[in-house]
Amino acid sequence: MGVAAKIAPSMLSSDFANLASEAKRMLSLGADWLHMDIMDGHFVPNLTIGAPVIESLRKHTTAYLDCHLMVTNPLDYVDPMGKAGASGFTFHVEVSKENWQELVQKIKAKGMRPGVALKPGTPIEEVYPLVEGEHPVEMVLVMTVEPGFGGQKFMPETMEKVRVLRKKYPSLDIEGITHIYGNGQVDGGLGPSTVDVAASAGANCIVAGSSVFGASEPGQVISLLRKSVQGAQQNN
Ligand SMILES: O=C(CO)[C@H](O)[C@H](O)COP(=O)(O)O
Ligand SMILES: [Fe+2]
Repeated sequence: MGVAAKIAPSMLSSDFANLASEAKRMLSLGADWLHMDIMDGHFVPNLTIGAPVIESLRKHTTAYLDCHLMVTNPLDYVDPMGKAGASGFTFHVEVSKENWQELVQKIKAKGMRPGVALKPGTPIEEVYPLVEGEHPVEMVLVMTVEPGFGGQKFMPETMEKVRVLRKKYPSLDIEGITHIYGNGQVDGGLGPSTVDVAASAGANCIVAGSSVFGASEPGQVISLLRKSVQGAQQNN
């Protein structure tokens, strides 16, 4: 058996005006985690939510809030996100080369689970010291799209990084973003769906925003994602 599958709908594609009910809907349909995309309008050319919204959502759910920080200064976010009730704090390696050790220790001290994300163009070797450090990160988010926006095309060339990582770290949580639907259409007939590609490469945490929220039956999508991860693990 592999590392437990975690299906994390990205709330970026939800109706932000009804975030609490959207979150409860996803959990009732079988989501394990809620993926929260924090963007600062600087590291990425888009602005979303921050600690105040996490704090508001936390009042409505005890669920694991898997926070992905697409920000230039993640250290500034550790205290506010910890107070707000974030569960996971995933920062980008591209902006944390100098201070990741301090960052990881502070994230843990605030009771959050540290993770590191890398953009499609960033070599996988850059996260090795963070996984092997004295205070290691507990998850690696391999970006399969350029950070900043939901609904982009999956980049299959990023899968080699997932494969290398899974081989090197058999029990690490590896997160990938996938789409099994494109523009509301089943992505079948053209070869294996992107979630199967990611799952067979070794991803066990699956983030999906537009494909879940854009589906007429989001619960079916969530269970398909889970089956894909579990099926790939059985074949390994
Ligand atoms: O980090 C992200 C974008 O920067 C999102 O989490 C991700 O793109 C999920 O949305 P979708 O499945 O629509 O791509
Ligand atoms: Fe994300």
